Amino acid sequence: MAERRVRVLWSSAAFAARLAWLSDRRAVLHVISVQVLLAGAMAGGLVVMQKVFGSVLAHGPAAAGRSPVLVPVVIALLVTGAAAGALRLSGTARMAVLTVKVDRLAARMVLEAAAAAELPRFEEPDFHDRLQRAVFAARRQPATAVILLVTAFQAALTVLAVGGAFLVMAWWLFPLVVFGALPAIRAAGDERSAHHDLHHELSENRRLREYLERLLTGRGEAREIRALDLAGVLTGRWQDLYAREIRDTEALVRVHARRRMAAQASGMAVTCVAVGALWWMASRHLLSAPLAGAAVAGVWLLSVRLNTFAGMLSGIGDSLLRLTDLKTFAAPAPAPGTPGTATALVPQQKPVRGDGFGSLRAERLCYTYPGADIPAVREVSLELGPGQVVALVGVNGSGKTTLAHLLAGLYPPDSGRLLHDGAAITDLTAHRERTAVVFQDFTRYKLPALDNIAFGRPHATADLRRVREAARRAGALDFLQELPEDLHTPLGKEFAGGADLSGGQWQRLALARAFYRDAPLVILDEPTAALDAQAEEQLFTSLRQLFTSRTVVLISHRLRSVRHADRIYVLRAGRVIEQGSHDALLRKGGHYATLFRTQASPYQDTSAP
Ligand SMILES: Nc1ncnc2c1ncn2[C@@H]1O[C@H](COP(=O)(O)OP(=O)(O)OP(=O)(O)O)[C@@H](O)[C@H]1O
Repeated sequence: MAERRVRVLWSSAAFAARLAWLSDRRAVLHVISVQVLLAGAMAGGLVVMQKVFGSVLAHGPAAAGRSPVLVPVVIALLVTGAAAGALRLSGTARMAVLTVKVDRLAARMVLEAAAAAELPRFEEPDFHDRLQRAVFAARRQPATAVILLVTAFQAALTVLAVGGAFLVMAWWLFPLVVFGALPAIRAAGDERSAHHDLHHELSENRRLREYLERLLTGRGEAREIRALDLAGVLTGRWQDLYAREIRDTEALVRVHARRRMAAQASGMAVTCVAVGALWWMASRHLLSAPLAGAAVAGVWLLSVRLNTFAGMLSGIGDSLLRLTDLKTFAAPAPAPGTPGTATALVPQQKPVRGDGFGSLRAERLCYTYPGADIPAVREVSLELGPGQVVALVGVNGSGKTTLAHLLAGLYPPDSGRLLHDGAAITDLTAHRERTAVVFQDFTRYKLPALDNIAFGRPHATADLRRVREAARRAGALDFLQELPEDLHTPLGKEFAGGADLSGGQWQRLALARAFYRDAPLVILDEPTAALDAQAEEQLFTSLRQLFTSRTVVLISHRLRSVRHADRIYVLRAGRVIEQGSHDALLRKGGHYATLFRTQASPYQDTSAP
């Protein structure tokens, strides 16, 4: 266990050094050169000083004062001191920039790893714990680790230097003093491990606390929290979570402070034994008085340095252990085929792109959310012909959105497969590239309107003419043109010159994004939930025209809207229980017919004489 920890620490130290090297190798070389030059200057200074003092002691102060070399030597020492000061400053300045760059690299690694994670990972609490710890580790930990490593290197050199001098005086004192410092080093190591374990245990607690902080400070939530007068309750919960964190930390710190005090006391006892031994040897003339005096000073210096070093090791260890969270999170995902990954989705063939979409067939798709007991989609088979509009309907929770996510290639099915023109789709990334999805709970990017639409094709330069055309087709152009800075207006009141839109206007923007993407397969999940009745009717009646030669999957609770679809699939409890055209399903008199009549009846009642 301890051996494993040591291995982890070394590998994290190497990781920190690599981060620094990758961030700015010139700065790293600069900092190392500064350290070496400073050490050289210090050693040179000591030698010169020793010679000057030797000369003073040998010839007396008066003769030394008349020496022609004294003034140049003193001037050289002063100049060396000033140069060392300037060097130290330049090293500190480079180090300050280096640490920012190291932080940036670490943060980028976390962001890239999070962005590369497949969607189902976001359903796992463990993934969020690891992500949160990696984010925490990326904030200042890598830079701190680099700074501490440099400082530890310096401290280790000092210990070695003092220890070396010490060996010449009385070699047997060296192992004695080191032995005395061992309990302190061990206690520091244990405290570091305990802190790291607690950090892991509190991950979920901290995530929940941070979520509450976002709720209490977010603009989007501010309205409802005030309407419900929820702030007190949420703040209370936040305080409870913080209280647990403080309580656990206090308990840990108390235990380990006691252990470290005991370790320091035992170290002090060993030092006293060493000093006592020196005094005894001097009194028995086994050691000369000046040597014994120097050895006592050495014992004191070495034990102080070792204790400081132990404290520092704890800090470095803590920082390095946290760095392992970043390292493991940012490590590349296991190779396809490794147990636990979706082997059915290994990229095997070149993606099929272009306007011609052909057919998409789903064969016996099954999907269970991570952590869920019951499948959300069971044995679903369906067929989308080129240019067709296909509707998915069913009551809440029947599996429509999950199925749409599978069709869009966002979730890998647990079993079953998707086929494009008869060939199994194995590269989901390529499949996603030819798919445009308007989600039920689409994202409102608090960025300029232009970005909100142009994000439909993130890898191409934004084409303003096409952006306007997409906005026009979604019925968004008029209100966007009225914004203070037209399409360049930031859509967030938190930003200078920002504006906000109504729910329906945001929805039109999400639709505009899908038009701009211009993908051959379009999936619309409740695309009109926030639109007024007239706009909704307009969208559905012109759907084919708006998405000419595109294959459209439409999810809607308003069955009137889907009646023009080429084929309607009716879902219940994750299964397709009926399918056919609107008229055929009505004639069948099954679940769809019941749902349709239930929705239509209020209108029929009001129109009744
Ligand atoms: N992220 C999730 N984790 C676990 N279970 C989920 C998750 N999302 C949905 N479910 C479950 O999967 C089932 C299907 O949900 P889905 O959202 O696909 O239904 P839906 O038909 O789209 O519902 P609605 O009409 O309300 O949008 C439901 O039982 C739901 O509780």
